[in-house]
Amino acid sequence: MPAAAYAGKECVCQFKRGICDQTCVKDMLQTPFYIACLKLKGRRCLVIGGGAMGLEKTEGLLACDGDVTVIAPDAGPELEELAREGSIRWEQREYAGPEDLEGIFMVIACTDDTDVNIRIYDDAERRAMLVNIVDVPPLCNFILPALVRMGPLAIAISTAGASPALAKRMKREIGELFGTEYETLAIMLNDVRGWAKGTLPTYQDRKAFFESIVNGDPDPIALLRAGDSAGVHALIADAQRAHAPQAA
Ligand SMILES: C[C@@]1(CC(=O)O)c2cc3[nH]c(cc4nc(cc5[nH]c(cc(n2)[C@H]1CCC(=O)O)[C@@](C)(CC(=O)O)[C@@H]5CCC(=O)O)C(CC(=O)O)=C4CCC(=O)O)c(CCC(=O)O)c3CC(=O)O
Ligand SMILES: NC(=O)C1=CN([C@@H]2O[C@H](COP(=O)(O)OP(=O)(O)OC[C@H]3O[C@@H](n4cnc5c(N)ncnc54)[C@H](O)[C@@H]3O)[C@@H](O)[C@H]2O)C=CC1
Repeated sequence: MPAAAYAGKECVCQFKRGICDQTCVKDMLQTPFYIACLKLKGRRCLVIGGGAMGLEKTEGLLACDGDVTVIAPDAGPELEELAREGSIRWEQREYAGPEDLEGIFMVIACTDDTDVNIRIYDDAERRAMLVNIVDVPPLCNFILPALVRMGPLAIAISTAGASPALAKRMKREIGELFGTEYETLAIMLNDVRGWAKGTLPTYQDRKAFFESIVNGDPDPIALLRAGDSAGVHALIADAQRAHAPQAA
């Protein structure tokens, strides 16, 4: 939806100006968000704005191997350092227009200029590309969840913008609930995926195999909590024996 659709409504939630009529707040809770995990490696990601938010978003994209360019007339020392060491490209100038979005997979804008943010959103929507204007829900076609990351595991918590503070609290509590034993088990199960795909003929066979380990007796999570990774290897080996097709 173009930003102009909101233009007459003057809502402080949308453009940080005018009188709030709560339109965007209602829109958010009526939006069913499609949750996905994006591969950023080798893809060009653009961050517009070089303040604290620009740095935070840049670091998040770099952590996922995004190929990051920052456009901003000025940037803080950390972003300058990332540019100097070659981790990002920094174009020291203002956002110019749609040409800046050519070949870009995703743009995250965090300038302190509302008119620029609106232009970026409209230009990006015209190209049907991913755009997030930090903290301005009606100028986002994707929003960022709070994240618990442990190796290959990622638990994302979204409140559809209802309460980022609550998402942060849940992140802390969920992080306490799921410790590193889940990460270790995920890696051990990944190690046996190749065997399962090469050996077990049907989806149902592979499903039964993996579920027999994950929900196994003894419980693999309890074993890992007790430091008994050999016990989990034994559980996996037993499952392999039990599920492998009998040799003719
Ligand atoms: C819609 C969304 C769009 C987007 O930016 O993607 C959005 C919008 C807004 N955020 C606002 C406020 C705050 N945001 C945070 C923090 C985070 N905000 C994040 C995401 C999102 N924020 C998206 C929805 C996510 C969802 O709920 O599903 C997190 C999860 C992820 C991230 O940013 O990477 C990150 C936590 C990361 C972590 O720690 O793990 C804090 C707390 C803090 O700063 O410590 C506060 C103050 C407390 C509060 O308000 O709850 C405001 C009001 C601004 C104002 O009042 O001026 C708006 C706009 C509005 O409400 O209109
Ligand atoms: N700093 C924070 O903790 C939070 C900030 N915000 C909001 O996010 C936005 C950004 O926050 P900060 O990074 O702290 O702001 P900031 O003021 O430190 O940085 C703004 C950046 O935008 C750049 N910029 C301005 N006009 C531009 C243009 N035409 N083209 C390209 N870049 C341009 C500036 O050079 C600067 O690097 C603000 O709207 C702020 O209200 C929201 C939540 C928290």
